[in-house]
Amino acid sequence: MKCYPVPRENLVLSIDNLKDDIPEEYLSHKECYENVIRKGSVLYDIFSELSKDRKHKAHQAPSNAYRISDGIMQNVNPFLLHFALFVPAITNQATPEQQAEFLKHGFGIIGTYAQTELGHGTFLRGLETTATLDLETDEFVLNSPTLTSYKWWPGGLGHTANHCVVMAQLYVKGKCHGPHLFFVQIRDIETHEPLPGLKLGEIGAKMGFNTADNGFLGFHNFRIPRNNMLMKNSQVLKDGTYVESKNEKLTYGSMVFVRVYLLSDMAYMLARAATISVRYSAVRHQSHIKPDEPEVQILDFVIQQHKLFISIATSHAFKICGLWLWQTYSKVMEDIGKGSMDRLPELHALSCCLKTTSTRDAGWLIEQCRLACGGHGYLMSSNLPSLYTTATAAITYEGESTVLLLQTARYLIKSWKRAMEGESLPATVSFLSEYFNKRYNKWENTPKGIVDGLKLVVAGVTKMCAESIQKHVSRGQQYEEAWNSSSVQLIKASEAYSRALLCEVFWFEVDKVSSTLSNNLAVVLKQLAELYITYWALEKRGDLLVYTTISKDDLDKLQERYEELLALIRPNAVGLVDSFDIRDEILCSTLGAYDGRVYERMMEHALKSPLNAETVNQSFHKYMKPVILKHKI
Ligand SMILES: CC(C)(COP(=O)(O)OP(=O)(O)OC[C@H]1O[C@@H](n2cnc3c(N)ncnc32)[C@H](O)[C@@H]1OP(=O)(O)O)[C@@H](O)C(=O)NCCC(=O)NCCSC(=O)/C=C/CCCCCCCCCCCCC(=O)O
Ligand SMILES: Cc1cc2nc3c(=O)[nH]c(=O)nc-3n(C[C@H](O)[C@H](O)[C@H](O)COP(=O)(O)OP(=O)(O)OC[C@H]3O[C@@H](n4cnc5c(N)ncnc54)[C@H](O)[C@@H]3O)c2cc1C
Repeated sequence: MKCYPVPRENLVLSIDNLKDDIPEEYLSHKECYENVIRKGSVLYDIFSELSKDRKHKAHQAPSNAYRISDGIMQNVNPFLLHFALFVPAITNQATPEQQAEFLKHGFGIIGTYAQTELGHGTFLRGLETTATLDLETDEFVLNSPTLTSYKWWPGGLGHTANHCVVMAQLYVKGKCHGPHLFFVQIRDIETHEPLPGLKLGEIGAKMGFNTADNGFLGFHNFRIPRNNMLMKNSQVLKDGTYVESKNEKLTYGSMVFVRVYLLSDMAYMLARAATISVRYSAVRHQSHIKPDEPEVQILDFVIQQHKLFISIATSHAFKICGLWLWQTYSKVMEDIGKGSMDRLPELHALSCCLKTTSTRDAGWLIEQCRLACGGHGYLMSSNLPSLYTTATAAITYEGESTVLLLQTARYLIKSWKRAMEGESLPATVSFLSEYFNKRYNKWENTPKGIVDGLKLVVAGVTKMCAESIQKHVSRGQQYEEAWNSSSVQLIKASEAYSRALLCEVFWFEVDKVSSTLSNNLAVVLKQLAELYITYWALEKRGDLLVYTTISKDDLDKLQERYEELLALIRPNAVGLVDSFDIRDEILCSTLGAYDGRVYERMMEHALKSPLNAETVNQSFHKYMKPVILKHKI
C-alpha cells in the first residue's frame, strides 16, 4: 500500500486486514457485513490519519479518496454516509461553535443521515418524527409516534454508526415549525449498545447496496440538549423563541450537495463500466465480418461500437457538466453566505434534473455495457452486476427521479410564465424568452445547431405543459390537480431540459478548452462531444421533427455522420478507456483488467468458488444418490 503515506505503526489494525480470502459473492449477508467492516475499519483509520490536518469546511468538494474503498470493498462502504452526508450536514447546517463541538472527536464518532421514514421519504413535510422543546430542562424530546414514523433506510444506521443527524418536526410551545435537523448520539461509544429510548436495527437484504447497512430507528422520549438542533439557519433560543431561517429550504441543503456531486460520481461509475466492456471487446474474438478472414475482435462490429462508445462519451459529458454544476453550486453557496438567495431556485432545478438524468443514464448504460459482454458480463466477477445495482440505487436515493423531475418542471413553468410577462430570465433558461419572442433560426446540422434545436424542444414542450395546465384549470380543476393531470408532459419537459443542458455544457466547455490542449487530444474530445450530441439528436428525432425545422434529409446526414464518428473513435477506443486511468485494484473485474488476461482470470476466479473445493459435494450422497439409485435399472 505504497500510496498511503501513513506509517504502519500509526494504525491500530494491520493492513493485511484489507485482503479477502473468499470472494464476497460467496459470503452470507452477515458475513458480508463483517467482511466490509474489517476492511472498512482499516480504511477509516487510514483516512483519519491522512486527514488529521484537514479542516472541515462548508460546501467542500468531496475528495476522491473514497474511490479507493470502491476497490477494496468491492461493494458499498458502510462508512460512506459519514463522509457523504453526516459531516457535510454538520459543516453546512451547524453554527461554527456547534461544528467545533460536534466534530471535536473527528473520526472518533461515526455518523449517518437519518431523514427518510417508513411512511415518508419524498414528502419531507409529511415526516412524523417529532422533536419537542422541554423548556424546563432545556432539551428536545424526540419521539416516533407511529410505526410509519420510524427512520428507515439511512446507510450505516443498522450497526455501524454511533451518531446521526436526524430530520424531525420541530415543536416549540405547541407550535410545529416543520422539519429541522438534530445531532443525535445513538450508541454507546464503548459498548456500541443502542442508547436507552431507541429501537435500532437493519432493514434487511436489498437488490444491491447490501453492505451499506441501511437501518431503522425509533425514538421513545429520547432526550438531547437544545443545542443539538443544527442552528446555522434557524434557531430555538433558551426561552423558546423561534428564529426563522432566511429561507426554510436551506434545511434541505445537504441533499442539494449530494445531488450536485452525483453527476461526477456517475461519470466515474460509467468510466469503470466502459473500461471493462471496451477492453473485453478488444480481447474477445468471435464471428467473422468477411467470411474468408479470421474471427474479429467484437469491438469491430459497428453495432458493438454503437453500444459502447456512448458510455465513454457520456462519462466525459457527466464529468465536464459535473464540474460546471459544482462551480454553479459553489457560486450560489457563496452568494447565500452573503445573504442573497436569488439563485437558489435555479440551483435546485438544475441539480434535480441533472441528478436524475445522470443516474438514470448511468444505470441503463452500465446495463448496456454488461449486455455487450455477452454471457460473461453476467458473472459477478465481471463486476458489472455490482456496478449496475450500485448506480441504479442512486436513481431513487437522494430524491426519487420522477419527483425531482417534477421539481425542475415547476421551475420551467414558472420561468415560462415570467417569459410571457417579459421578465428577464437566468442564462440557463433564457432560451424560453427567445422562443416566446419567436427569435429562433432555421435548422443547422452542426453540434451547435443541434443544441439550439434541443432547446427549442424544451421550450415547445414547456409551452405545451403550460397550456395543458391552463386547459385543465379552465375545465374546473384546481391548479394542483391540473398539475397532476399534466404530469406526463411535465416530466418530458424536464427530461428534455436536462438533455439540452448536458449537450450544451459538454459541447461549449470542450470547445472552450480545446485551444489549450494538444491538437490530437482536442480532436478526440470533440469527436466524443459530437458523438454524444448526434446520438441524442437521433434518439430524439421525433421531438426534433415536431418542434424544429429539421428535415428527413438532415436526419439522414446526421445518421451518416454518427456512423463516421464511430469509425473515427474506433482506433482510439482502448486508449480512451485506458486514459480513465482506473487501476485494476479499483476496477475489480476479470473481464476488464489492463493486461487483457480475460480467460485466465475468469478461470482463476472460478476456482475460488467454494463449490470447487471438493470434487463431490456432500449433498450428492445425502439427496441425489438415493433418488438415482432408486431409479437405476
Ligand atoms: C423537493 C421535495 C420533493 C418537495 O419539498 P416540499 O417541502 O414539499 O416543497 P414543495 O412544497 O414541493 O416546494 C416548496 C418550494 O421549495 C422548493 N424546494 C424544494 N426543495 C428545495 C431545495 N432543496 N432547495 C431549494 N428549493 C427547494 C420547491 O421547488 C418549491 O419552490 P416553488 O414554490 O416552486 O418556488 C422535497 O421534499 C425533497 O427534496 N424530497 C426528496 C427527499 C430526499 O432527497 N431524500 C434524501 C434522503 S438521504 C439519501 O437518500 C441518502 C442516500 C445515500 C447517499 C449516498 C451518497 C453517495 C454519494 C457519494 C458522495 C461521496 C462523498 C465523499 C466525501 C469525501 O470523502 O470527501
Ligand atoms: C440504496 C438507498 C439508500 C438510501 N439511503 C438513505 C439514507 O442514507 N438516508 C435517508 O434518509 N434515506 C435514504 N434512502 C431513502 C431515499 O432517499 C428514499 O427512498 C427516496 O428519497 C425516495 O422516497 P420514497 O422511498 O418515499 O419513494 P416514494 O415517494 O414513496 O416513491 C414511490 C412512487 O411514488 C411516486 N411519487 C411520490 N410522490 C410523488 C409526487 N409528488 N408526484 C408524482 N409521483 C410521486 C414516485 O415517483 C415513485 O414512483 C435510501 C434509499 C435507497 C434505495
